[in-house]
Amino acid sequence: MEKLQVKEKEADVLLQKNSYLVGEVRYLTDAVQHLNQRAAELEADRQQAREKIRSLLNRRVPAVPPAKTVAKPSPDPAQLLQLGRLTRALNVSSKKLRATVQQALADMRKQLEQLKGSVGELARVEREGAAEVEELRSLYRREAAERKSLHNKVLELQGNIRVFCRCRRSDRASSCLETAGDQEVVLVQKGSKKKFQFDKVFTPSSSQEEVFSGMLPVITSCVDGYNVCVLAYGQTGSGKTYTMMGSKENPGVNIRSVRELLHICCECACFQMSMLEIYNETLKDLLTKSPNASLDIRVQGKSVAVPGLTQVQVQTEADILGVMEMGERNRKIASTKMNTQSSRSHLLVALEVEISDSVSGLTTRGTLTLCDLAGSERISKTEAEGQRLVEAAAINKSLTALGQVFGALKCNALHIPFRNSKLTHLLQPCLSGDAKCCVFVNVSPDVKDVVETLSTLQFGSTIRQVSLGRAAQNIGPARGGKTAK
Ligand SMILES: Nc1ncnc2c1ncn2[C@@H]1O[C@H](COP(=O)(O)OP(=O)(O)OP(=O)(O)O)[C@@H](O)[C@H]1O
Repeated sequence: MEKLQVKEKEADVLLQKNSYLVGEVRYLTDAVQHLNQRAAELEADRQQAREKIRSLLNRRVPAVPPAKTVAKPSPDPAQLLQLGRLTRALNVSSKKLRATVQQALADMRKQLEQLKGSVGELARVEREGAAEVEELRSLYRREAAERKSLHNKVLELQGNIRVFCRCRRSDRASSCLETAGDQEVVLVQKGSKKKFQFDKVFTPSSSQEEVFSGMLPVITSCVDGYNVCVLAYGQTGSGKTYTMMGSKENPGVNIRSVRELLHICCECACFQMSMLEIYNETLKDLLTKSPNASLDIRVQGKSVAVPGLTQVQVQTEADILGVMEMGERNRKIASTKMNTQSSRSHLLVALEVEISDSVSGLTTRGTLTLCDLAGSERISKTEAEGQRLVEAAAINKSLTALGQVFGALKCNALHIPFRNSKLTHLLQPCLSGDAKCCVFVNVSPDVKDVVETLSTLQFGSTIRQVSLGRAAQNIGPARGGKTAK
């Protein structure tokens, strides 16, 4: 890239030189024209002077026939002498002028020849520079493709679904969880211990930064044109929203992912954002001015779409944060007995990233889907009733459907029941081999939550045994640009 930039700078300098020389040629051509004109004027002056001299000399010849006896006054000899001197001086200066003009013309011809040579040399250097730039471009294309392919291979080896366990912080002294290494968590229930393995286990003391670093390579995949999905699953109050959204001072996965994407993409990317919630099995657009209008899912080939869903073009972190804040405000939050800021709906934030690489001429399109699931909860424990009970039933139904999908994926079943709920239907493209997925299972260490913690850990273990197919990269020609290989 550096070499390419240096060559492009050199090409700019040569172009500037070229245009300067073209100006010079134009200036000299004008000067030659001017001198020619001046020479013609002088020639005309000379002719005029000659005419004058001739007429003066003629005056010396008697105009009247000699028959007349009247004596004519003879011309003044001093005047004649002066006239002769003037004629000679005029002849000398005319010769000098002609010689000067001829010399100037010869000099200019020489300069023109030199300029023509320089222009030819410049054109040759430019041709060579362009060939070198093209060679560097193809080298860059090959290297970028190799990097993407290696990065993807590493992720495939790690598994296209990665499951992280995050244990929430707690003030209570007793805990039902023990950690053994950074990939194992042990659940202690009535004296017996059960071990669960994950790609990474984050303890209560793990920072937001550490949690995000685990999924950083997957975010890079989004820039490479893959569909990436991040899910947070767990009982209500276990820290899903904290993990995904975090606080202003200590942001979570959502904000950090967006920051990372903006950092990697610089100015060459175009971002489209949408936000929806699934509340009581209905889809709600969170970025529309009429948030109560419900939406439908439509199947389009291998992907699913939500016609009418608001897509906002965003370019900076401030834009994205503004859109997220607007969506969060519209989200249904109601207080339950277990968590005073409980999310009663599943939240899906989708960020479509389109990157046009000016060097390779290719465009990649990836989607990052960030999903904060509503909390799994036991209705008897939360003492939900009325509207809260309806919500809890809908949440549990869709989470059960999610579990069934993972169960079927784990067994490589022929039929995967994606359409059993709106949530799984929407997540189908993220879970059917077209994407890379990160799942956070959030657990509470409190002894009173041991049943839910066990169920969440079992859910996470099931997901960990799922291996998605080979992820498909969405790469294509730039709009109006070159064709991808
Ligand atoms: N790792 C953590 N460190 C500090 N505080 C945390 C952590 N995890 C969760 N919390 C706090 O615990 C409370 C509940 O967390 P959060 O709202 O994220 O739970 P949730 O799983 O999203 O719940 P629900 O499903 O009901 O929305 C919040 O006040 C949050 O700030």
